[in-house]
Amino acid sequence: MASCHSSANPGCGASGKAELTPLQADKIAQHPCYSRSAHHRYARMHLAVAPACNLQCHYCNRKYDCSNESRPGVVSEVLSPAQAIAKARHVAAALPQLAVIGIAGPGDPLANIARTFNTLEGLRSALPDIKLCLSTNGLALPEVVDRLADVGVDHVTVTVNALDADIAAQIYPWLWFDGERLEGLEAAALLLARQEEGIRKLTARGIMVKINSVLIPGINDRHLPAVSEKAREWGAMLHNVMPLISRPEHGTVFGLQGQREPSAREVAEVRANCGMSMPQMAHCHQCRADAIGMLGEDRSQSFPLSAIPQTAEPYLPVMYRRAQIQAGIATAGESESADACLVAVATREGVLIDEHFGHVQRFQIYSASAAGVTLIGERFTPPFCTDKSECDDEVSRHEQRLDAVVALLADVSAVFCARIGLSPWQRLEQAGIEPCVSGAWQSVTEVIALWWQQHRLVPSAGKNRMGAA
Ligand SMILES: C[S@@+](CC[C@H](N)C(=O)[O-])C[C@H]1O[C@@H](n2cnc3c(N)ncnc32)[C@H](O)[C@@H]1O
Ligand code: SF4
Ligand code: SF4
Repeated sequence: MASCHSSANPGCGASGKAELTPLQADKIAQHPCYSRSAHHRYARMHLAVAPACNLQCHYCNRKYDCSNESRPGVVSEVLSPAQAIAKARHVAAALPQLAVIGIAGPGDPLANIARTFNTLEGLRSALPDIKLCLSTNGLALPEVVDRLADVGVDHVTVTVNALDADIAAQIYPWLWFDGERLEGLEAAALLLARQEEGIRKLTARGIMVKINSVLIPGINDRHLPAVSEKAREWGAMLHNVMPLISRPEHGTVFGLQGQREPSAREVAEVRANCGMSMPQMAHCHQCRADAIGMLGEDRSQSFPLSAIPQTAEPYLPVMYRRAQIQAGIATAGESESADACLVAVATREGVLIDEHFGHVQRFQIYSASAAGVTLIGERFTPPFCTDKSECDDEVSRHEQRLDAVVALLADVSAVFCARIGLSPWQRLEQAGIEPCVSGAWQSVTEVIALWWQQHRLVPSAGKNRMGAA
């Protein structure tokens, strides 16, 4: 079988899945860990809201913190969900390249369910255009997959160090499950079964899965190609073989026992073997659980909690500006930018215009210009009011949502959807946004390209040619 030893094209077919949809391809293209080329263009941020863990790995000691050190599980301050959301808004405004926010510790996000979901839900409504990501050992995964999908988490990393309970028992001495402490082979077998169940459920819901494996010489080094093969069968997209970090001063069991770290050559060899089955990530920087910035840089020390303003600045203008930069509108020369604009599309997979305006949960944002039609990202819409018992006044809640959706789309020139009601149609028109249904069930990019050709000849059409007023 041909090798797929590169993260440049995780959708090369080695995952055994069907071709990627345009939306999946875009999610990969904008995630610095999933796409090697994205890591020079897009930044990520980890929010350290999850201090507890439901198991113990022999290579982890979360108590050891050094602000000068970049290592998984290390943080300078653990945040409450409210602090995390405020910090994320602040960083998103300061860092236009920010594309992804993840929760990766310092413990396990799913051993801190309330803190993790409060943070994810707050982020989802505060930052509609940012991708959400999570990293877990998988023990508590099966029960929360639907919740993760519903809150809009598109990327989940699961650490799978073994498939075989004998090997796993050498890495995990104990775990807590259903209020009980389990040890040895029993604990190991349970963890492995729940990892598989969780990963299968994630991929069935369309969530992209990356597998992390810590390469531990003499324990799982020969076994990791089998992990890669299984992960591919489960529908995972990418395998990240990480070298064990094991020093006595970190106070881990492996560090104190003198378990050695792998050499660069050993890591390369294992990745090459794993690469026979699955695309490999070779640009992981084993970031801290509060890392901020492009991969390879850490700006977390520039954003201490004490520097976060008490009152958050409005986010929508920040988002509009980010979309313009992304689309090349804000940075392009005058002559190029004069014809460029943003449009929103209601589409399920990015192929056809096939969603009703009122059913959309995420709008896809495209730029249209002489250079072509390009997907630049997506925006989550505020939820509909569905539960009448919670609504004192259903009509006014509907109006509020419509106001919020129009504000979310204020920088676009047109909205393409399969159908739309009269009242949203009128509200969009009042806001200078053109509702378009004539391209329903047709190709997204062809319809936008045709629309752009027609509209560029009518200079007065559309109020927001150049983005937000
Ligand atoms: C800090 S953990 C947080 C997420 C979750 N608790 C987990 O273990 O997947 C993030 C990643 O760092 C890895 N990691 C932790 N300590 C490590 C070490 N000493 N050497 C290499 N990788 C390590 C974990 O295995 C995991 O893949
Ligand atoms: S599961 Fe993650 S946080 Fe928990 S002990 Fe292992 S590496 Fe540390
Ligand atoms: S630890 Fe690796 S996978 Fe996680 S954000 Fe950093 S580079 Fe990406």
